[in-house]
Amino acid sequence: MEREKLVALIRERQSYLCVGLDTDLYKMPHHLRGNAAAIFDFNKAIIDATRAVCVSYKINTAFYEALGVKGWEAMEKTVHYIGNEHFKIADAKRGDIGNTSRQYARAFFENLPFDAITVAPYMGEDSIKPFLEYKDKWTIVLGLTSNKGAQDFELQKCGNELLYEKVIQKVSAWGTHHNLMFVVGATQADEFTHIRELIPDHFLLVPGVGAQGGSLKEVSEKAMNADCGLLVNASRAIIYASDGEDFEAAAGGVAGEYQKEMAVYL
Ligand SMILES: O=C(O)c1cc(=O)[nH]c(=O)n1[C@@H]1O[C@H](COP(=O)(O)O)[C@@H](O)[C@H]1O
Repeated sequence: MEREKLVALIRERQSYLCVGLDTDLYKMPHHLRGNAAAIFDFNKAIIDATRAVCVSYKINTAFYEALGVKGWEAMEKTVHYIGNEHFKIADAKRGDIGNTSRQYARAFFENLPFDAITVAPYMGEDSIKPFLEYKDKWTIVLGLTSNKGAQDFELQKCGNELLYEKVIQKVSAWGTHHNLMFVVGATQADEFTHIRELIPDHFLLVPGVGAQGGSLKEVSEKAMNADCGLLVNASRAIIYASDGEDFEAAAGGVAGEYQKEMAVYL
């Protein structure tokens, strides 16, 4: 998907919500729980309930890979079901020597119709380049993550700067704001203003609102740019809003609340 189309979808739906399909066999509603065959049905219901109020879906591949072939099949069906009017992210956190990254890129961009993939930057330029070679596809590089472990490397000093700052500056020279995004956790609100100084134009994928406690208001006020420049993800807070038979309506309700708040900031 081109940047122009993504921005147009955000304007049209007044939303920069990304619904995270972290579908866990043991957290699904009681009547579906433990049934791998029900994963697609669950996702389909969530997508139907949230389509109108979000612009993106993020499929965290771990939840599907954990189930072997059945999980992978459910992921395939899900990404096709989403269609072309939403920005489809494979949250796979890949990255390897160039020759291997090329295969990951084929898996998610050719074999499957994802618009974007999350990638870890640790192995450097040749590990990221193969993803950037695809037209209208996006590479979403981990910048400053939402978890406690961000302290271990990302927030450590590296010369005169923090490691995550070095990563963002260096990686941003390998692509453009038309094919590169960065992950910045909503729990890292103190750093948002500074990150916008480093990369004013890039889109940021921001997980960490909802279950991890990050503030949509703070993220939006500090990090929105002229094109919005944000995709804010919530997974558990939306898809497990209810564990009863009303899960679909409950998910739609929570996603709708996020959208209403986003419309105010846009
Ligand atoms: O790359 C990610 O999406 C990601 C990066 C990060 O720093 N923190 C983070 O939580 N995530 C992912 O974002 C989602 C957050 O899920 P919830 O906490 O349930 O909303 C999960 O799929 C995480 O794997």
